[in-house]
Amino acid sequence: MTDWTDPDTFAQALEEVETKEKGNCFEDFEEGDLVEHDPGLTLTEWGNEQWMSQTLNHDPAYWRTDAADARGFDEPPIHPDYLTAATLGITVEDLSEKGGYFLGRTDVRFPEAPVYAGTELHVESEVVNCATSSSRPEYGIVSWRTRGTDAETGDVLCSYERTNMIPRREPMATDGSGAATADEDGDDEPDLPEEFVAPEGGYYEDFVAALEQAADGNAAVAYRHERGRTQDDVTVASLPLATLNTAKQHHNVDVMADSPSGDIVTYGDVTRSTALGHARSDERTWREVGFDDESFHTFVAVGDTVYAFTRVIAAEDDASSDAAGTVTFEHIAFNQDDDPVYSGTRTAEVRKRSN
Ligand SMILES: C/C(=C\C(=O)SCCNC(=O)CCNC(=O)[C@H](O)C(C)(C)COP(=O)(O)OP(=O)(O)OC[C@H]1O[C@@H](n2cnc3c(N)ncnc32)[C@H](O)[C@@H]1OP(=O)(O)O)C(=O)O
Repeated sequence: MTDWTDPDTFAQALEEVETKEKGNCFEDFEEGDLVEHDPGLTLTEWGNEQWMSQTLNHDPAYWRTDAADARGFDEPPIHPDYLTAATLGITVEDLSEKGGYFLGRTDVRFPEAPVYAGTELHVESEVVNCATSSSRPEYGIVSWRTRGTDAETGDVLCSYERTNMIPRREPMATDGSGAATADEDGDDEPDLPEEFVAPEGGYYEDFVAALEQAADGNAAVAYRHERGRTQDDVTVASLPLATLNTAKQHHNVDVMADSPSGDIVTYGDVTRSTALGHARSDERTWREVGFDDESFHTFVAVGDTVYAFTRVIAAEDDASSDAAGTVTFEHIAFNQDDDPVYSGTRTAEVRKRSN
């Protein structure tokens, strides 16, 4: 009788049997395809607090009832970063589990109304673009528009357009034209302003004053945040799994040893949320409005430390509440070697000192 657990027998059996595959390759996506993501997820207080605590997002309005009340919330709501990460996590099984990397995202939007624990999330995506990669023939580049809605009311809670590198079944022939480096382009001279201005505080008026000061000369409002967060098993594997993100990049060391990163890597939403947590710790955030032009530049792995750098782009007195003004930022997350790992623009309402 066959002993299936005999190591040689078992090794041969593994080689010969079919693998029941998970996820989709580039060839499986066609523009216009609609995907309803089955799992759904109930947004819980536990998930919210786990995400916020581990990414250093400690805004009291999300932790304390009195601070929530002062912001006009009925109770501490679900944090927009956790909502975004959950809206993306659920989609991974259908869209990117095959192994493509998360390259970027834009048009991330939230409604004005807060979202509370206990809300059931329903998520669906539409394929909006399928492109070949000229530099990486074994991958294609796919973009989806995703909407997370309240399963009960149908209200949209979070929406965005995201782009991933997705493995192809058959590599493409390319001319390699996408592989130019900065040196080859002859364009590696830094082009920075002469002076950097940092706002004195974290209120809307501080950002307005810093922008006015910078406008007087060749200057920019830009500064770094002191906090850093070294990546560990919790941030790399636990947080994405808590959003039902099944990307092997975050929890399968065995498979990832033979991949471009060579190891498991941090979920892009953890990297981004950590950097945003650092930035928010130096401002009086009132409400998140949206994010655009988000890019993930290089991998973050266990042992890497995520820091943050902020550039203030604009300030407008047009927020949804008189208590705040609108500020547009560029945030750059970087690692212990000062390499940028994430960048994106963020529009947020920031509390006014006078209110
Ligand atoms: C969720 C989730 C997974 C994750 O969260 S994975 C963790 C977050 N993502 C990362 O860590 C990836 C970080 N990025 C990199 O390490 C590099 O970008 C990468 C993936 C190694 C590729 O580097 P290359 O230097 O080879 O190439 P490029 O960066 O120039 O990009 C390759 C092609 O993609 C195009 N591209 C890049 N960004 C975007 C974008 N935002 N939108 C559209 N297209 C983009 C780029 O133009 C290149 O195109 P070519 O035609 O020239 O090949 C999950 O699984 O869902």
